[in-house]
This record gives sequence, structure tokens and C-alpha cells, in this order.
Amino acid sequence: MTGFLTDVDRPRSGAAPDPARDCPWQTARALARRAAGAPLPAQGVDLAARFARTLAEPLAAVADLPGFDTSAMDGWAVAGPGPWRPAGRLLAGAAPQPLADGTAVEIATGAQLPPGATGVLRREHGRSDGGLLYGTVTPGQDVRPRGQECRSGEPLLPAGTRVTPAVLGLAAAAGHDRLTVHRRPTVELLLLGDELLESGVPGPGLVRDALGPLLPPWLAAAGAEITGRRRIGADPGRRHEAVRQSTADLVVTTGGTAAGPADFLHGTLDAVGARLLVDGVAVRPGHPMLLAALPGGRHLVGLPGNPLAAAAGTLTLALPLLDALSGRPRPAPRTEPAAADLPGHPADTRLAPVVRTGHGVAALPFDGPAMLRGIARAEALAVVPPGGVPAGAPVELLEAP
Ligand SMILES: Nc1nc2c(c(=O)[nH]1)N[C@H]1C(S)=C(S)[C@@H](COP(=O)(O)OP(=O)(O)OC[C@H]3O[C@@H](n4cnc5c(N)ncnc54)[C@H](O)[C@@H]3O)O[C@H]1N2
Ligand code: MOO
Repeated sequence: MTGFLTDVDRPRSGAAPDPARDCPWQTARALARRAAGAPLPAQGVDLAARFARTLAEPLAAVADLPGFDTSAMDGWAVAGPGPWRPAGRLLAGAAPQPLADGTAVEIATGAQLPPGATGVLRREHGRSDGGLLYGTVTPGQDVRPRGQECRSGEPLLPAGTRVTPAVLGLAAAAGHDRLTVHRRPTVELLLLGDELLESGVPGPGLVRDALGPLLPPWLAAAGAEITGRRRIGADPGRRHEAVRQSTADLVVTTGGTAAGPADFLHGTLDAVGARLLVDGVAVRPGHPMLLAALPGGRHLVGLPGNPLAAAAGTLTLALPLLDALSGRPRPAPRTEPAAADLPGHPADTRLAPVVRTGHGVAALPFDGPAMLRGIARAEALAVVPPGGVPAGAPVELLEAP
């Protein structure tokens, strides 16, 4: 097991490099990121609903924010020391007239402050008596001055930022109609297995396809464009053709990874001239997962058929590859303390569904490779190193689907 990284990095003369076999979990993730090479090219897209993309350029403000001195409260804009003689009303969107000392104008939150105003007296702090307005206002009180949040041209977010709903809102507020983002990686999903039912109640010998529903929304939320989803049966020719003809940046297969009577996938990879980069990972569940380079610079991630093992393969290989293709930096590991001992595998990393409690994360039951009952309740998956994590010690967490 040791030394495989060197094998991957340094091909022997003339020979294709050996794939990393049973490689440590962290190394598998690093190899998946590295396999992507450069991020996909940049493209300009309309702002509307460009969710889950990644900025290919820094986002800079096109205007000052706010663009004018703004009232932060409902009340009166006042000029000079009080009391003030109030006259008129300013609503958001109105163009204000200059305000002379000793006068006030009723003003709404968000309205432009009149030139000459000292500050804003909140409605609940003002007192009217004999046609005059009384209260105390310090200079600049309850005013959002022009450029308080940013100046035009100021960088707001770096390249590599994931476009969240909040980023869309900020981009619009700062004057953008379009964003420069990386092209989305395309993903085709091939579900291997004759026993899979696409609808209805599973019966003897038949199981409902759980991964067809589970994977597309998860991968789409990670920035992928799902271009196809097909169930492929036992015919090897159809399988080879499906992989060979796919134009997706990433082909994700499910099932057929283990060296059993139906070890479909290695045969298909041979047939299409793929090069294995990762052939098994020292992780439970999910150890037969694999990553291969397809001809033409595309990739294939082979997820095990057991559904929790497939989720482990998604976290280990598919998401890091998609992140790198999308131009996102490696996320900083997040850790939280374990609420109780998290048992480990003697030699492999374990990915365990957990929930947060008041005193740390706790493992959920029903975490077998074929089970989804644990992960469906999970707030995260804990990365439990070989040997386990004692109560109170920090454990790395991955986002649950
Ligand atoms: N001799 C060996 N047998 C197995 C090994 C091994 O190393 N040597 N590894 C075991 C481990 S660990 C896993 S994980 C599984 C991996 O299985 P495969 O990737 O080969 O998948 P299949 O055999 O096709 O299916 C396994 C299991 O999952 C069910 N399945 C498949 N697809 C779906 C789906 N889309 N939705 C729900 N369930 C699905 C399938 O019906 C099987 O029950 O291999 C072990 N065996
Ligand atoms: O990798 Mo398998 O998921 O242990 O059952």
C-alpha cells in the first residue's frame, strides 16, 4: 500500500502508471481532485437562478453600496439642532430637496437623505408639540452613508466562490446582471443491475433503485448538470457502448464494482480503453469504489451498488472531482467533538452517519453499507480514522446529502 502515490505520480518509462489500490481515504480524495486538472472554462451567464455555479472571476461592485446616504429608520430627517419645524414627507425612491437648519422632513426607511440633513430621529423617539418636533439626534444617527458596505470597483468575493442564493442577491445589489462562472461539469448516471425496479414495491429478488433518486439532486447541488440517467442491464455490449458514447465530463456508474461473479465494471473499463486512477479505497463502507480516466480527458467514478457505500464513493471521489472541475478551492476540514466513542475499523477509515447533540456528534444506527435509514436522518458523515475516535476528541465532518 505504501509508495502507491509515487507510482501514480511517476509513470515508469513507456508504461501507464499503476492505479492506486486500496489507497487511504484522504489520498483518494486528493487523487480525485488532481485528476480534474484545470477547472472547466469560464462563461458569462444571466444572473437569474444561476445557483450552484462557481465564480470564475472575482466579483467586484459596479456601484457604491448604498448608492446614496440613506435613512436606516422610519422617522424624520432633521437639520441642525432641535426643535425642528417638520414639513413634507420623503418615501423610498423620491428625490429629496435640501433641508435647512431647524427643519425636518418625515422620512421612510430606505429613502434618500436630503442634502443638509444631520441625522434621523426615529418615529418612536420624536415628540410633537405646538407644531414643533422635539428629540435628540447625534450627527449621522440612523443614517447608512453612501459606500458604507462597499465602493464601486471594490472586490466583494474571490474567484472560486460557490454561487449561493446569498451570492446571487449580493451580485444583484452590487449592480450585476450577469456573472462569470465556470462551465458546469456534465454528469451522466449509468445504473447497473438487472434486479433494479424503477417504481413500485420491491418483491423477492427485486430491489428499488435508490440511487437514481438519490444521486442527481445531490450532484446537481454540487454544481453538476445531469445530462442523462439510464439503467443498464447485464448485456456487456450495451454497457461498453453506454460508457464509450457518453460525452459527459463525468460518467457515474452504480453497482458492479466488486470482484464477484458480476464484476461488470472492470471489464467495461478495459473495453473502452479507460485508465484506472483509483482502484479501491481503504474506507468502510464503499471500499470497491473506483476512479478512471476515459479517453478524451473525461472521467468515470464507479460507485458500489450498496446505497450507503455509493454515498461514501460520492463523497470520496465524485464531489472532489466535481469541485475541482468547477474551480472551487479545497474546503477547510470542519471538525466537531464526538459526543461518545465513535468505533473505527482496524485498518480503514469509516464514514459514519451522525447527528449533532448538545455535547458533540453522535453516531446513528442503521449504518450498514446496504442501508439508507441512518444517512437519511444524518446531519453529517463523520470521518472516523482507523481505530476510532474517543468521546470528546474532534472528528472531521462531511456534509450529508
Ligand atoms: N467477493 C466479494 N464480494 C463483495 C466484495 C468484495 O470485495 N469481494 N465487496 C462487497 C462490498 S464492500 C460492496 S460495497 C459490494 C459492492 O457491490 P457492487 O458495486 O459490485 O454492486 P452490486 O453487486 O451490483 O450490488 C450490491 C448490492 O447493491 C444493490 N444495488 C445495486 N444498485 C442499486 C441501486 N441503484 N439502488 C439500490 N440498491 C442497489 C444490489 O441489489 C446489491 O444488493 O459488494 C460486496 N461484495
Ligand atoms: O464497501 Mo462495502 O460498502 O463495505 O459494503
